[in-house]
Amino acid sequence: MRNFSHKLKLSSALLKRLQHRVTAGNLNSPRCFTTTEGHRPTIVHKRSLDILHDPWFNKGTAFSMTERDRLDLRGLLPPNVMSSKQQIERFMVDLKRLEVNARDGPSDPNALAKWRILNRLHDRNETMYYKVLIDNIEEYAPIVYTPTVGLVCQNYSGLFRRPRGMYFSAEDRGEMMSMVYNWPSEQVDMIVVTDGSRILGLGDQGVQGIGIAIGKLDLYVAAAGINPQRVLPVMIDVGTNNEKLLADPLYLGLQQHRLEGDEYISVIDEFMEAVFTRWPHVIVQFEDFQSKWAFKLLQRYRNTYRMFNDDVQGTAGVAIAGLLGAVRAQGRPMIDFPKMKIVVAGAGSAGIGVLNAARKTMARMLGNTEIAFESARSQFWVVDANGLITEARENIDLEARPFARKVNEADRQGLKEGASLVDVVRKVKPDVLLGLSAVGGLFSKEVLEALKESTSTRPAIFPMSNPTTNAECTPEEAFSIVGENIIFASGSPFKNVDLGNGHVGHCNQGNNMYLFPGIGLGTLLAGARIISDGMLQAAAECLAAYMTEEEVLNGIIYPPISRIRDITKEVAAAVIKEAIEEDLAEGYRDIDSRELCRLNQEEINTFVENNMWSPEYPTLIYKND
Ligand SMILES: NC(=O)c1ccc[n+]([C@@H]2O[C@H](COP(=O)([O-])OP(=O)(O)OC[C@H]3O[C@@H](n4cnc5c(N)ncnc54)[C@H](O)[C@@H]3O)[C@@H](O)[C@H]2O)c1
Ligand SMILES: O=C(O)C[C@H](O)C(=O)O
Ligand SMILES: [Mg+2]
Repeated sequence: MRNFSHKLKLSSALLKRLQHRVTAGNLNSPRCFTTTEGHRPTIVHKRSLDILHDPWFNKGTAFSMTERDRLDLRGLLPPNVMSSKQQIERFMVDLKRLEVNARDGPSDPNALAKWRILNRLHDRNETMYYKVLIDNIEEYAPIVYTPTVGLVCQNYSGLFRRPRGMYFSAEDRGEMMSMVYNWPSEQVDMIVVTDGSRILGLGDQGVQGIGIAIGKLDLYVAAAGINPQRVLPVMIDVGTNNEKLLADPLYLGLQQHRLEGDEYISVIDEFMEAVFTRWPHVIVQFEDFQSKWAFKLLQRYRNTYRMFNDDVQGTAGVAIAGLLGAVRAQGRPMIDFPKMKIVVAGAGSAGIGVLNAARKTMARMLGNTEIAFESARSQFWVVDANGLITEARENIDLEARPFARKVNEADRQGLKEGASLVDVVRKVKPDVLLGLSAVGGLFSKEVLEALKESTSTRPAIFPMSNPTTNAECTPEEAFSIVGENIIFASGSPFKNVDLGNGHVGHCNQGNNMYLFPGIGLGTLLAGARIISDGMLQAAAECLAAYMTEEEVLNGIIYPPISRIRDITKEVAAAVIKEAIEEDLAEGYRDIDSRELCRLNQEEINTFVENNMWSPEYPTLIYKND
């Protein structure tokens, strides 16, 4: 075990506790630490083929000869014992074969084939799968996560080989409390749940949406170091309104229209009660629920359960960090944020989440008074499928209402209810154009031409919709039409643009992946009762402050994905600190709330780091039950 006492000068009592926790953690989470001398081995209750067929414990050709003897594996594997490095080399040769003729990047024509190969590894050897993913995160995040995960969801019924996670359907009403005990793990830290109703920008994918929950949890393991034995992807299948799936004889989900109203809510209530009964400390991330339910369910559960909605809250934090970065990139102080004019295209769960958070952030910077909150509203112009939202609109959504422009304000700007995006951009001349509309190409040539008249010295263009085909514009379009001096951030990954003359147009990835893993890990380790606005704000501020002045001035407002484990650690520490300050932290395992309160910043960082799982094979010991 690493001795960190010199560095941090921890009190000996606290050091003992932290070390004790590490050892205790090793008992319960067998693969937390490497198999170097002094680390406890993992006790398994199975042998022979049962071990080889268990992805949590399987090491394949890396089983040593003594382990092969201990676990009755002799003769069941080819004789040459491989190191884990050699194993990965062998695997990578196979995976790389696909790349010979492929264009790389997000539009990789072999993306689905690569996903298949990686998924098969996931099914047979989780340690090796996460090692490959962590060591090559830049290359394979776009395969296991956005954008390829969208394609996976669309084709899930055909791709399905082995189940992963749990399915609760409308047919299971009344049974969920007992069903949760079918899951083999005694401890679950993180659940990502979807009802498949709005998968990325691809609409209702029904049961096939489980792919997104699996992809998000892959990042929880890779970025936040949550032990893969303690994550659970969940699909709540209440039917689908996707007519193509309803008519497809090979579709794997319930072939009925979605439950609505109280019937729908009662299913989600039953699920929440069941999972929190079996795992009282679990955290539930709601993912890709259509807006009409996203907001309602968040309001319903957020003060009772440890849960958050990633599309509403995670996206908001990432967008705020990006917007503050855009202010800094103009060489202005962050405190100038309330002066930014922002046009948002899309008023769904993500758009409204961003608007609410941006308004609150501005109001806080202006003194946090009611007047500040009111005046911040006037910085936003919101356009949805029916054009500019004003108070003249009939049947305006409850959540969008606070952002509807007064009719006289719109008139003064020369705009009317329902005005087109291009007219709004032309008249408002915004500092920021942000897209969460799910409409690919919405930032057309005309719209981008109009943005050239922005009053900003460095306009920001954020086409945040996913996957790649749904991005409101490409970086090539943005840089070539609006000019070199812009800040660009997209939800899905794009390559930097060569602008000629040795200049590079930097493409940031503005995706909630930079926050949700840290929000989950921080909440877990703080043992926070709920996830407060303050904890989410702390996460966003941490991300906003992560980039250096120099990087930001070069147009780099988010870290590269290769640094995702590091930023996640910092976000988690910020979340823990805020939970402690708000008196929400109840502690984690044998570190109680009082001990947590005594940790200084460095000790919190160490605490986070020491509780992150890394993919190393443990020594396996067989014991009869
Ligand atoms: N980058 C990220 O981290 C991130 C996070 C969450 C969501 N998203 C993406 O944001 C998109 C929207 O997600 P959502 O949950 O808000 O969806 P949603 O269906 O709830 O909302 C979509 C909104 O876009 C509006 N819209 C449709 N056509 C439009 C048009 N032509 N012009 C302007 N607005 C139009 C709709 O009226 C609606 O208000 C999806 O593509 C999703 O993948 C990205
Ligand atoms: O899944 C992503 O890539 C981001 C976001 O949660 C989305 O729904 O698009
Ligand atoms: Mg999402």
